[in-house]
Amino acid sequence: MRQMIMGNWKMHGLRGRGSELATEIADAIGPVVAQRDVVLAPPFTLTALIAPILQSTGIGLGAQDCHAEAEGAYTGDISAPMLTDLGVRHVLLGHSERREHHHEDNALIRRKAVTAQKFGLCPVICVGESATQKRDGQAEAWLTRQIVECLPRSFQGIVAYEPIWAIGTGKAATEQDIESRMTLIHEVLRRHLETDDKTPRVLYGGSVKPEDAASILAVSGVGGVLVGGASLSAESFLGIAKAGLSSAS
Ligand SMILES: O=C(CO)COP(=O)(O)O
Repeated sequence: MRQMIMGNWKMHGLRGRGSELATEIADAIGPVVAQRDVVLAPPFTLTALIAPILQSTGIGLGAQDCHAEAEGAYTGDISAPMLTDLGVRHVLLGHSERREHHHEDNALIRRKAVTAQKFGLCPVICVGESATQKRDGQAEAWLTRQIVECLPRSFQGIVAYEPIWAIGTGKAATEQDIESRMTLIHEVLRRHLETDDKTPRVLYGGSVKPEDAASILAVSGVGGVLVGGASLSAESFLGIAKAGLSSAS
């Protein structure tokens, strides 16, 4: 399977730096990436600015969240059709930072996923255990529950495994840890989904850096990486993207 590299810029970037970063990435790999193997998810304020920069390249445009409703009196929110209107194809849902700071629960994330799918977006559902859950041996039960409760049985999207304890720490999970979680996640997906293809792509996220990207991408069950901090520099993001492209068969 070809590997997918998705950059989550989180709440970083003003227009100048955002367009510069997107342009550097587009110039370097835009012509060689297949359609949407590489996706950039800038903050909402940069979406319309970056859309034309990526338009004639193979790089996809992503977003970091959307509302569960298509429209309505929801001050400050952004809907799925607003995103597709701008050319967005992938939307992150249920990132641990939104679960923590916006109190998003599995039921809400599931409603968002259904709406995203309905409007033609590919939902990228984030799951992952905390350090305490890992220490207490609760990680597998937690991940299973997150998948079962967040993904509709008709799910046609991507799952991102992002252990909370690895995000922003500079220390990615070990290959052994990632492999065992991938085995569990794929097994739960096979049992849970009622789609023809019960093997959605599963990404790993959490302190991915250029120097360890190739070994993470080689772990069985990994279908790509979701990159936070290292996606904010063209050099480091391109290093990771090139590892993904060279692993493609
Ligand atoms: O949360 C992440 C991507 O969604 C991972 O962030 P870091 O790569 O900065 O650890």
